[in-house]
Amino acid sequence: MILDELAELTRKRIEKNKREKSPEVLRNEALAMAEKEKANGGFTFPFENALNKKGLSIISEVKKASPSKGIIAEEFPYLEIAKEYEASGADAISCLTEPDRFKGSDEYLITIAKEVKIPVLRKDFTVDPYMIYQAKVMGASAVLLIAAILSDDELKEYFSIADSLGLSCLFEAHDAEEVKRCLAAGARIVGVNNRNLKDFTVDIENSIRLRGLVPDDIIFVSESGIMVPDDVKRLRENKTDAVLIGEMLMRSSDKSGLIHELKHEK
Ligand SMILES: O=C(O)c1ccccc1NCC(=O)[C@H](O)[C@H](O)COP(=O)(O)O
Repeated sequence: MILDELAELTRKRIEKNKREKSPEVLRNEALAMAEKEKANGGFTFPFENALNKKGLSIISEVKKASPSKGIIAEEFPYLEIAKEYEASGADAISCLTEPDRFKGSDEYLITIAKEVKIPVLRKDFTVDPYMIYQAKVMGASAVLLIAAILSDDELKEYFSIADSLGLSCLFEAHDAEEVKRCLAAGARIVGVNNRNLKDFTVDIENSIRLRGLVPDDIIFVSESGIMVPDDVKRLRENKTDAVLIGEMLMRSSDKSGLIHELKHEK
C-alpha cells in the first residue's frame, strides 16, 4: 500500500537527517524552545485553538504534488500562497514536508511558519519521534499521527512527546477501528481521511459515516477529497469542526475568493 511505501521512504530520509543532526542535539534544541515558552506563560496550543473557534475552520494546504495526482502546481510560490491563505481568513496552514512523492520540503515549513501568524501543521508521515522534535524546531504548531502506520503504543508515545513540547496532534483515521484507536490514545483532534489509499478514490461520505464515533468535545476534521463548495456545506451540516483542503485550493485561480466563500457559506 502507498502508506507503507511513504513510511519506508520517510524512515530512510530521517535516518539521513539523524546523521546530519544527532537526535540528542535536536531534542535539546526542541526542549529549550519548549522551556522558553513555558517560562513565558505556558503552551497555548494555537492549532487546537484555531480549530475550536465558532463555525467551521479551514486548514488550507500548501501542496505542490501528490502520489494520486502527480504535479498539481507547476508554479509554486509557496510563501505567497500561505500569505494569501492567511489574509483570506484560513484558520491554519497544512504544509507538506515529504519531498519524494509530494515534492514538499522542510524549508517550506520553516519559511511559512516564520512569516505567517496562523498555526502551521507539519503534514508528513510521522514514523519516528525525531520528526516531532524537528517539527518543533521548524516552527510548526502541530504534527500528523496516522493510525494506519503507527501502533497503539506509538500513537500514545508520539502524542505524549508532542504534548510535552506544546505541539498539537492531528490523529488521522480512515475507518471506524482507527477512529477508536485514536480516541483510546487520547486524541484531542481526530481527522477522518476521505481518500481511499488503496485506489485513491475520494468520498466525503467517509467523514459523514464516522462523525458519530467522535465525541463532541473532540475536534473533528474532515480531510482530503473536498473538491467543491457543496462538499464543505454538507460537512458543515454534519457537525464537522474543520476541513483540510489541498487540491481544490491549489487549483483555484482565486484562492482568496474561494476561502471567503467556504467560510461564509451557510
Ligand atoms: O494526496 C494524495 O494523493 C495522498 C496519497 C497518499 C497519502 C496521502 C495523500 N495525501 C495527503 C494529504 O495530506 C492531502 O494532501 C490532504 O489531506 C489534502 O487532500 P486534498 O484536499 O484531496 O488535496
